[in-house]
Amino acid sequence: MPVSPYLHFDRAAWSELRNATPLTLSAEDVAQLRGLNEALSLDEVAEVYLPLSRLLNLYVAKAQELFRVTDAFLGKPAAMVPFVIGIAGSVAVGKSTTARVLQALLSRWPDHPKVDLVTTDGFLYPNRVLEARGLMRRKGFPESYDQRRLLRFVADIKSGREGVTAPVYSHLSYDIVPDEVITVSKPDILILEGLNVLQRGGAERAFVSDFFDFSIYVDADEALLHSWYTERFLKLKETAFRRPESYFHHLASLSDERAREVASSIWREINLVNLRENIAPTRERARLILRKGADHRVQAVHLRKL
Ligand SMILES: Nc1ncnc2c1ncn2[C@@H]1O[C@H](COP(=O)(O)OP(=O)(O)OP(=O)(O)O)[C@@H](O)[C@H]1O
Ligand SMILES: CC(C)(CO)[C@@H](O)C(=O)NCCC(=O)O
Repeated sequence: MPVSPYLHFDRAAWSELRNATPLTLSAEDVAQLRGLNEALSLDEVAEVYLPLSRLLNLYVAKAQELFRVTDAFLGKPAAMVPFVIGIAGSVAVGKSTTARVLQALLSRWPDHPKVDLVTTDGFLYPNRVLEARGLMRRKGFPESYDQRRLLRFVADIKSGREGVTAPVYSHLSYDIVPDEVITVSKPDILILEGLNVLQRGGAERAFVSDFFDFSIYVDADEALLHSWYTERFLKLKETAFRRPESYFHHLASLSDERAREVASSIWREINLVNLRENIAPTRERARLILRKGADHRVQAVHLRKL
C-alpha cells in the first residue's frame, strides 16, 4: 500500500479532539452562527469546526513564534505577519459557509481577534472582458480570473501592507461591481476562499498558495455536489431571481422541473467540467481535507502529517 501523507479521522475520532478546547459557545455566539446559514447544525459546529479551530489556533501561535525568530535573526523589531488560510473546493460544496464559521470561531481566540475573509470571486474578470475573450461559459476556470492581481493582493497582505484592496463580485448581477472594493488592513488571520486557491499554472512564477500558512479542501461526491447546486438554484429562483436586477431574472417564472433542467445543464457543462479538470486535482495539495456526506455532514477529516 502506498504511504499516505495524511492522518485519517472518522467523525467520532475527530470530534474527540475538541476535548481540550477551552472555548465554549455563548447563546449569542450560537445565534450568530445560526445567522450564517440556517441549515448549519450546531452539532456540526461543535463536533467538526471547534476541533478545527483549536488546531488552527495552535498553528497560528507556532507561526507567530517562527516569524519572531526570523525577525530576531535579522536583528529587526518583531513585526506582525498575517496568517493566511486558503479554502478550496467545488462550486456549491460550502466553501463560503466553512469560511464564515471558521472566521466566527477563530475571532473568539484571544491572540488573533482580527480575522478577515475574502473570496476570489472578486478577481474574476468583468463580464465585458469575459465576453470579449469568449469566456462567459468558463466562469470559474483558471483563465477567467485576473491571477496576477490575486497574487499581488495576497503578497501585499502577507508583507504587512495596510489598506490592500480587492474588487467585489455580485452573484445577483453575475458581474464585478463597478467602483466597489473591499479593504483589508493587517489582519491577524486572512481566510481566502475560492475554487482556484490551490491551483498552480499560468504565466506566473509564484502561486497564491505560496503565501498560505494552512489550506483546507472541502470535498464531496459529484452526485451530492450536483444535488446541492440544483437545490440552491431552486431556492434562488424563489428569492434572488425574482429581483429585476438579477442576471437570472428571466428564469424566475420557470417551473421547478424546467429550472432543475437548466441548473443541471449549467452544472454539467461548466461547474462539473471545472471540478474535474481544475479543482479536484488540487485536493492533495491541501493540509486538511474535510470530506462531506449527505446534508453537508462532515464524515471524515484527513490531516497532512508529511
Ligand atoms: N455546513 C453546512 N450545512 C448545511 N448546509 C450547508 C453547509 N455549507 C453549505 N451549505 C449549503 O450549501 C450551499 C452552498 O454553500 P456555499 O454558498 O457556502 O458554497 P460555496 O462552495 O461557497 O459555493 P460557490 O462557490 O458556488 O459560491 C448553500 O445552499 C448552503 O446553504
Ligand atoms: C462565481 C463562481 C465561478 C464561483 O463562485 C461560480 O459561482 C459561477 O458562477 N460559476 C459559473 C456557472 C454558474 O453560474 O454556476
